[in-house]
Amino acid sequence: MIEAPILVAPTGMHRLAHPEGEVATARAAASCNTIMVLSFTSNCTIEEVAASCDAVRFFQLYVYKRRDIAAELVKRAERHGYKAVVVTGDTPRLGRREADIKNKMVAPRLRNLEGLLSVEVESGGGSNLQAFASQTHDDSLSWKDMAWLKSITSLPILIKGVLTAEDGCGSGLNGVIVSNHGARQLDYAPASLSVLEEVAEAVAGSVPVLFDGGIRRGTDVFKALALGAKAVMVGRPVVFGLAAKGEQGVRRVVEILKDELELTMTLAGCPTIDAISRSHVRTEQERLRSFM
Ligand SMILES: Cc1cc2nc3c(=O)[nH]c(=O)nc-3n(C[C@H](O)[C@H](O)[C@H](O)COP(=O)(O)O)c2cc1C
Ligand SMILES: CCCCCCCCCCC(=O)C(=O)O
Repeated sequence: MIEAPILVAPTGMHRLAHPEGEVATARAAASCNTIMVLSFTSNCTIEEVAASCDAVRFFQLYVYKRRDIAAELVKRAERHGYKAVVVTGDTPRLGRREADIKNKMVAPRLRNLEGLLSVEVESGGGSNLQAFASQTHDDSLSWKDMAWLKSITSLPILIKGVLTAEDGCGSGLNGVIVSNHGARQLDYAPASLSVLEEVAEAVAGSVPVLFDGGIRRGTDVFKALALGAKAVMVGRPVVFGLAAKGEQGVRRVVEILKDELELTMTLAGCPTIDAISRSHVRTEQERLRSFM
């Protein structure tokens, strides 16, 4: 049981933010008694993160054209005590990251993949991240592949990147994560908060619905829970905390969110998480309707 419904979202390459990388993030998550979702594109390995501290961890998966690689990493995560697989469904190709291309982004090595495929990438004068993703990610990924994923693991599977009611209730998996990938994939994809309620209604409690995107304050956590999320995940603020002060910085980010959530609950008259209800928030549409 985690202390607050606030998880660490999978974000790639933590050594870009701090030399200790994902190990520092994992230790912070463990000391805050929360769950870290380790990115497939981590700089520290699945094993290093598992050995760094005692905590519940999930493993995020990108499905590669080379299914043997995806399967191998899932098996390693399973062997090292990760408790669930989060399959990211919104990145069959990487969105066009113009800043990365312009800046000729050079991503550090993905050490999980050493010995499985060449991690040296020719960027063609642009971003090596973009080049690597287009060589490796399976752009034909679809729902039928979830049967394959189920066949290779006994861990619960959550699908990340759901933005419609249809996808939410059609997944047949163990959990749904409403997310637009931090608006990094497709311009004009809806804000994840704007679709949370319709997805949660469609799922109707059959599996947990998690949420990410723009959680910056405890009030944001509260709003997401009121609109149907069981828990939220936090992406950028964790990376900012890591860059600022390593493990301690990540811990501080999670603590601030927890404290703010607690204050929000108290002021909204909610003694428990379960007491947070739909009637605690008013959407912009509802506000406008109230004038009519
Ligand atoms: C720098 C960065 C790296 C990310 N890497 C991954 C990744 O490896 N796998 C993944 O599923 N999502 C990735 N995401 C998306 C996050 O999991 C999450 O959906 C998003 O950041 C949530 O929004 P927030 O940053 O506003 O909290 C990344 C996001 C950022 C900002
Ligand atoms: C040269 C190795 C880098 C390969 C990275 C491939 C894609 C990473 C995508 C991470 C992500 O989801 C995000 O940045 O968003």
